[in-house]
Amino acid sequence: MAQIIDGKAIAADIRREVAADVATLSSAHSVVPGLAVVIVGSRKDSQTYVNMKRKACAEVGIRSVDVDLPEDISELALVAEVHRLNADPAVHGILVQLPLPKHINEEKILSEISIEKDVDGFHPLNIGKLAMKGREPLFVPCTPKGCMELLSRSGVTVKGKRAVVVGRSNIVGLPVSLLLLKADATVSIVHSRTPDPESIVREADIVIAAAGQAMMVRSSTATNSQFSQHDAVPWNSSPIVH
Ligand SMILES: Nc1nc2c(c(=O)[nH]1)N[C@@H](CN(C=O)c1ccc(C(=O)N[C@@H](CCC(=O)O)C(=O)O)cc1)CN2
Repeated sequence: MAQIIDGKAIAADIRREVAADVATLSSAHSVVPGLAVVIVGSRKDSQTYVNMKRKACAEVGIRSVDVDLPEDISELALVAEVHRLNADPAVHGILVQLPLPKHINEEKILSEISIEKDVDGFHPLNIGKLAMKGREPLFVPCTPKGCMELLSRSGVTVKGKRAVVVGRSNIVGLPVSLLLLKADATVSIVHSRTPDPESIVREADIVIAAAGQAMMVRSSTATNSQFSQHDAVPWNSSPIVH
């Protein structure tokens, strides 16, 4: 029997736990955690995600430090902003919403964030530690971490399982593959250049769908040449299939 993972209920549990931790920090140590959420430009999708993050902070008692910067900010000025936040003792975490405008080197900006404040886990040192055996990053990217939480809080043992990740993005596919590997799964990554992805997905105990493209993996009855809307599997409509 398939079990549908109730992500909303698990998210509500986690938010309650975080709120309790934040309250303890504030009462016992007089520290209110501060998260700087930086957005450059006015992309509608990025604004939506950033607003959700700021709202989530408010709900659990984290002080959100809102940094809204213009689309045409120079790379130098953005680096200076990151340095200012690195040095601010009231800011404990820094999150720069991606993607950045084309004229800004994303890798440069992410590597300027202090690794102790790199709550997205995108700094090359944190990603590097995630990729290495016996090393632990200070932070891991949130969507991959969320996938692992969904599995563990649903009672799914990862150790020894065959896990297939669909997608290899820096934000989800790659880091979730590394987390699964750290948790002792046997991991395969299916991507846009993988021939016959269905045959690999079919063998999986755990599938994490993290591709930006719908219908990348199709049902057993469809082949690439005989693809029809009805027998397509919309893998990116549900983040985890167990
Ligand atoms: N600094 C960051 N920038 C970006 C991140 C990030 O983690 N840190 N991720 C994305 C945008 N994003 C959050 O910011 C984000 C986008 C989409 C999802 C997601 O889970 N989408 C689901 C659908 C969920 C739903 O409909 O409720 C899906 O695609 O299946 C999570 C996070 C880029 N920028």
